[in-house]
Amino acid sequence: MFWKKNKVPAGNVTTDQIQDVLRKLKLETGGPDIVELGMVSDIFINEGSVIFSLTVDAEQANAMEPLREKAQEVVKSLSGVEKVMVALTAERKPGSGPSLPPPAKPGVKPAAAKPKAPQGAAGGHKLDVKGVKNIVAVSSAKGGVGKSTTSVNLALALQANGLKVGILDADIYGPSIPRLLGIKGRPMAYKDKILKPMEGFGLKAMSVGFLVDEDTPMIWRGPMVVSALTQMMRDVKWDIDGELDVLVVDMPPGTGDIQLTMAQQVPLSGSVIVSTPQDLALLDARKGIAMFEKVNIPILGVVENMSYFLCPSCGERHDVFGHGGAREIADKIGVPFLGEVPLHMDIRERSDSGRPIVATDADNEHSKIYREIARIMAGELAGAGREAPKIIIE
Ligand SMILES: Nc1ncnc2c1ncn2[C@@H]1O[C@H](COP(=O)(O)OP(=O)(O)OP(=O)(O)O)[C@@H](O)[C@H]1O
Repeated sequence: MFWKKNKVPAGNVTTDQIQDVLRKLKLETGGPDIVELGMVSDIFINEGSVIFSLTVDAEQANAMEPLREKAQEVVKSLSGVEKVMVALTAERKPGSGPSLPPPAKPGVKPAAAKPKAPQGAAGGHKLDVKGVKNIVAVSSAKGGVGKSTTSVNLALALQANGLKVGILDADIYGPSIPRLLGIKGRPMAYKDKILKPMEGFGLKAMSVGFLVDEDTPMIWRGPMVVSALTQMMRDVKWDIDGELDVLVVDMPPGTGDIQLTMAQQVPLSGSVIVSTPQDLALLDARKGIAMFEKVNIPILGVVENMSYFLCPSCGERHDVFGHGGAREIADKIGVPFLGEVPLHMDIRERSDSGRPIVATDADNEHSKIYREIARIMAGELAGAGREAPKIIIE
């Protein structure tokens, strides 16, 4: 099953029929209808489910909510339509709207080193994520480097260090947090459009994987992905059991437009870059770092994952991938090196079976490594302990 742009009937509805009903909707100020105004994105139809977004001015997002609801309602009323998801997106057209925040100046200390980096330390117009003190993005420019495994274990390690923590799976194309935390089921409504977060090992969690079946491949265009992500951040009662100290965001891999838009729109306190020691991964990590620097987001540091191989039978350490690259890179560009996590079957098996190592084997040496990384991260966020790193732009 694919979400796809569909001109032929699927269920009993076509994009033309949907556009026709949307043509009845106009802005309060009058003028052309919303289709003519170019506000309606591509329409994706999958059997009886319809998904699309409306492009609005970021400042007007709240005022446009009734329009979003109306659009949802009129499409839902079409025969053959079972479910509708309409998202507001503030994707800016080139040349319009506010520009990027200026790049960090050489030698400028990142905001994470200031006392308590607040949400939105990077400045600019940001989404209002309620009930969360700090949002930390875990990124890797390349897939498969263990970003999700690292996100989950770091979130659990932050929690083990005494913080209230949530995790958001922003990896829309390949959501893995439900599986990694062994969480099944659908989120319940809290109030109106707000969802209760799911919970696993004490972490508050939200993922598109809770909303869509795991084996449904999703082909979502950029703006729709951004809308889905912003809704998952904004429309979730993250502080249902008290304010979160940290929301860890498992970012989608890549450094494309989606990543950049996320970096611009989400009030990130900082980012953690995950890299394997291989050269290619390091090249990608460098790209990732450059991107966060571009939008002025403080880099909390680099984690080298699958850094070395610990032989389970002889206990010996093997640097199978040419170890140490991430530390070198971190030193070179002047960002903190947070630590190295070995390639180990225990980490993989527990992760893949929904029993993350930090939660299920706290005394394990790998769990200690994650907790130590989390300690440094929390220190970065609180501005405690370490010398403020310098970001140097070449
Ligand atoms: N330190 C590690 N030791 C052993 N296996 C690991 C380690 N880190 C991750 N893995 C394994 O590597 C695989 C990929 O990990 P993960 O899904 O976390 O990567 P990812 O970067 O998030 O991938 P994607 O980009 O596909 O989402 C998984 O099977 C996971 O269990």
